Amino acid sequence: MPSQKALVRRPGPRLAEGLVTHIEREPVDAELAVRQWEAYVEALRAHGWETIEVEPADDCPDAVFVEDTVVMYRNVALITRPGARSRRPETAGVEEAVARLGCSVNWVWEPGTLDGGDVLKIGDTVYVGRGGRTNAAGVQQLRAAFEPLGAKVVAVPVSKVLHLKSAVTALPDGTVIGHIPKVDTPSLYPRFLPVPEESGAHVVLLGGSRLLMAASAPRTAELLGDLGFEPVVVDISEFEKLEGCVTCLSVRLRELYA
Ligand SMILES: NC(=O)NCCC[C@H](N)C(=O)O
Repeated sequence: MPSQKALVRRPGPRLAEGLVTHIEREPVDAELAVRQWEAYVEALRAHGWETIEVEPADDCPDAVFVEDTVVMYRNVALITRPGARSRRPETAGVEEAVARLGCSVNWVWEPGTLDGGDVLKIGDTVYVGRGGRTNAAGVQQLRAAFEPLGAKVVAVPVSKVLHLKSAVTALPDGTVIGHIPKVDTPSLYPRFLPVPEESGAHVVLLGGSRLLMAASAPRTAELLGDLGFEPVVVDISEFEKLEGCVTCLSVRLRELYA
């Protein structure tokens, strides 16, 4: 029986100080953020995912964006070295959590930097965004960690958004979706479907045809619903003000030897 576990990390008291790079800073409502996070976690649970809370990292404003700190491939957890210095202390708690779950643990080392938000897996193809947070050494280390396990790592330039997965994610059938003005090179993907909203590019695959999506992308939800998918919509407005999206609030662990 495949594992259906997902790591999440509760937002801390300094959330509103989280980094913003490509958007204007807007005030974050910390209480609303906690309620939105709880609803997000509940949506994962309601669709069969056992959620595992990583120890909070209250000194790190961006710790809730747990996806950036670890990349899973099969049962191997590659602990990242985040491109933003302020985020590096976030990895210790995540390392402990994945080790406790029985993952084999590997690390990105200096001078490499890699954010999990830059890694999009579609089957055994692992796209990695080379952008503001992930450097060439990080890409090389990702290749070295996962290609011997059967992955094909494909490097993709990212210049218009924070992370590769801010620009594109993939549907259950492997079709890559993105909002064209934010995608550097759509022709890199074998099947690409344009979506009408920037945040419509972000889906978390919940299983079957169910897609976790942000409430800020109603036209994309309608488009994908019309293609036979089932959008499960959550409001994450407070995290979007910090350049977060639905993907970055969890890490799904699907191939653990439990
Ligand atoms: N994977 C993601 O999309 N992560 C979002 C990170 C947002 C955070 N404020 C940051 O700039 O690192």
